Amino acid sequence: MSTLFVVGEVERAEVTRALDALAGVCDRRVQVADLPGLFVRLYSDRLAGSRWNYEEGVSVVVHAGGSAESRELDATFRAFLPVFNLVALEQRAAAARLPELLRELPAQNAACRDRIRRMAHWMYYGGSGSCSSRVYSIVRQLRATGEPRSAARAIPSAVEAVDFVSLLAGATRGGEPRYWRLLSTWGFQPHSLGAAELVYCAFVLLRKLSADAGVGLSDNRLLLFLFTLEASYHQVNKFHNFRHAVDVMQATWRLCENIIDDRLQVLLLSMAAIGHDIGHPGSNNMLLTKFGAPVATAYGESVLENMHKDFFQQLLKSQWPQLLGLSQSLCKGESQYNLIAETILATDMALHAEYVDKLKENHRIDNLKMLTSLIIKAADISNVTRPLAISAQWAYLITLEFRDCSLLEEYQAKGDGGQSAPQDEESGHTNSGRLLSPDELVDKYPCIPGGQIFFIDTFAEQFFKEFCQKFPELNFLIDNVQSNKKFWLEKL
Ligand SMILES: Nc1ncnc2c1ncn2[C@@H]1O[C@@H]2COP(=O)(O)O[C@H]2[C@H]1O
Repeated sequence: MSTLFVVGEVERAEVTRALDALAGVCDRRVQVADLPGLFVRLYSDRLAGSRWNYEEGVSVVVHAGGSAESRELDATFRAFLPVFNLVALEQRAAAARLPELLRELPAQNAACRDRIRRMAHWMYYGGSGSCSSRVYSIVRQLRATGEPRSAARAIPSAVEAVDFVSLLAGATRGGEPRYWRLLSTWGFQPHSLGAAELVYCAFVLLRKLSADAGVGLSDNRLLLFLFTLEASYHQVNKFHNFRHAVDVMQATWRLCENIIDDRLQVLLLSMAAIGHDIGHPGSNNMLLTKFGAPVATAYGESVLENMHKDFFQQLLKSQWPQLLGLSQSLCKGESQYNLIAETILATDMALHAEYVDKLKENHRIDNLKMLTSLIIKAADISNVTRPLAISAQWAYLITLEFRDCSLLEEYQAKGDGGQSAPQDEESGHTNSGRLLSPDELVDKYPCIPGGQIFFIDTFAEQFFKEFCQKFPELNFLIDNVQSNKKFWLEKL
């Protein structure tokens, strides 16, 4: 879905004609008064969780400034709305650039609407040509991660002017007490929450944790950070999206409540959790390496986890440098280590067996690096320890994502751009918005039980058995895994 944004008035007739032609290759045309108004609209659309998410098409922002303003605006899009397909165009260049845009935008929009071609572009695009500025790719974000942003320019006035608290007005139904009730249970059910409510969940929790740790940000700056983080996850991913990030943050916090007292460590680990999959393309390290993705060449091993680490630290460096500094200088009677970076790297499942072996060792875990890594790992796969109705929703979504990985592998193997897959309407809800029950999800996807039993048998059951040996007050984790497994076995 692509939008032609026109910022401010258009005087010249030739520009009006060019914009009329450009509107013909976009799905809608939106007039905004100024740049703050543009960002309010972009954020509002994103929070609505509709198809206007700026990932399923290329949107063009036509403004009255010059080429320098276009460069500045593109840099602001890259820094604050990383996964958006947005490009700035000055009015005075519209007529001259029209032939190129009419030629290229329809194909780019078609690719963005096809979920497999879109994933392939994110992962494998090398970063040259017109796509590089208009369409999201991991390479583009890797480049932006390297760009120096002076602190003075860090928050452009058009973004600074946005009142983020008011943007969340629609999500504050029931107020903070409702959110503390949602967050304070292992039965945390994020599948019923929209993007705005997920942002508000993170806001309520992280504002409290950062205040307790004595490193708070103002409400608007904390929300700017969370809006930027949400715009750094692919909302179109089935499983590895901002909802998964908030879920892992909530699980991490609940586990910490039983294990860690230090308020700064709880904050840092909860932050690592919400940032641990930033930029995730919805696939896996094997597919990135197998088809030679530039990011695989850049990192070699733990490709995604290194990418998440670097993307998240770049965001912290530009919007919460104090917190990054505290993470990098954390040491507790042992060699200094960067808690956020090290725990994000620990989520690589290629390291899973090593952590299980560590848990089997018959001694207390008093090494902070090991303890925090085990907690975030437990949180990252905690969906199998949630009550069945919640666990089944996650099982359904990961099944859809695994299916897309298979389609992507076929698509890449064919090499000629092979059979693509248009946007699907898969949803874990009924048309009335009710969440499908575990039985209804299995009826829809009979392969779910087998996949859950494989994952529980191969990874989760042994990990949580050993984890609960170390922390008996968390025995409900292994109890839930085993009762969920019993359900899946009955459904085989
Ligand atoms: N319920 C589940 N069923 C199957 N695989 C899962 C499930 N939950 C997590 N995983 C896998 O565990 C992995 C943990 O790391 P990732 O998030 O990279 O990718 C996750 C999935 O591959």
